[in-house]
Amino acid sequence: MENEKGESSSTFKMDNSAQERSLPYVPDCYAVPPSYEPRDALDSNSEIVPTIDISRLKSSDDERRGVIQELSSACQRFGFFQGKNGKVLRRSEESISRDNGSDNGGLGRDNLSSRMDKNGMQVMAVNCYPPCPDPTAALGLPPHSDYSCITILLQNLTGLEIFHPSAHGGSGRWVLVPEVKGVLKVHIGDHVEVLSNGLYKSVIHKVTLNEEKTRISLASLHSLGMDDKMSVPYQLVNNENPARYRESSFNDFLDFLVKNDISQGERFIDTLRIKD
Ligand SMILES: O=C(O)CCC(=O)C(=O)O
Ligand SMILES: [Fe+2]
Repeated sequence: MENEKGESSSTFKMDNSAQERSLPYVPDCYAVPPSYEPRDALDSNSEIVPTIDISRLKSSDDERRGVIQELSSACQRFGFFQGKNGKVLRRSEESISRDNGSDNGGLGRDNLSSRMDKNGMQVMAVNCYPPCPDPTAALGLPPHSDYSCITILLQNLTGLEIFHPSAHGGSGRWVLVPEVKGVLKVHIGDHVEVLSNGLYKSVIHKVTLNEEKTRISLASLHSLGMDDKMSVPYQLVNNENPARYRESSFNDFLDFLVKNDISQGERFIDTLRIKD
């Protein structure tokens, strides 16, 4: 995306970015399409964004079952939750896969934790969002879902918004994720949506900007190996429930990135859906 002045939102010459030049306005190339509606009325009520005390996974069986239920409900409704007590986040990853395979004797464990243990990948993204003279005109990141299995995120300031698809009678709305100290944000990615044959939703999220402060986020994306294909497990498929997604790997996602512009709203998961 380059405009007539040679300004581009995707390539930066050293010392030449809008921030480095301290521009008092937002160059056209950063302006968001109207469909992204950066001026949404936001609901920052923290009740709506589930915060789950994951340390309860180490408690009694009953307590554990309760937490797994809460995790499952959050993954189905939002594809997102905030986890209190990050030390045991690994257990929530296992719970997501165990719950997903609870009817078939360990399907989830085979399909996620052990495959990730063998040749899974972790990609760390450090995102820096400088202050923006007009936060209503631009976005830090356009709406997207993460291709990975799960993303674990820390932020220093609010700015992350998730799309809550069933709000407003099904038309959906954006929800600002409140900053709660010591809490990690967990996104369900495209590959867990595939693994659950659509039961868990990969969360669409975007990042808004701040007029005064620099926002920094650390995102840890966890996925299968480069060529390891994620497919709908055969145990979840029968005549009534056909597979809803084609198989794909991280490399397939990279191919998709080269050929598509995700800033225009293209989603990898949409290319995997099998139409009825
Ligand atoms: O900065 C954030 O809060 C989100 C970052 C993000 O969505 C990503 O790195 O994929
Ligand atoms: Fe993301």
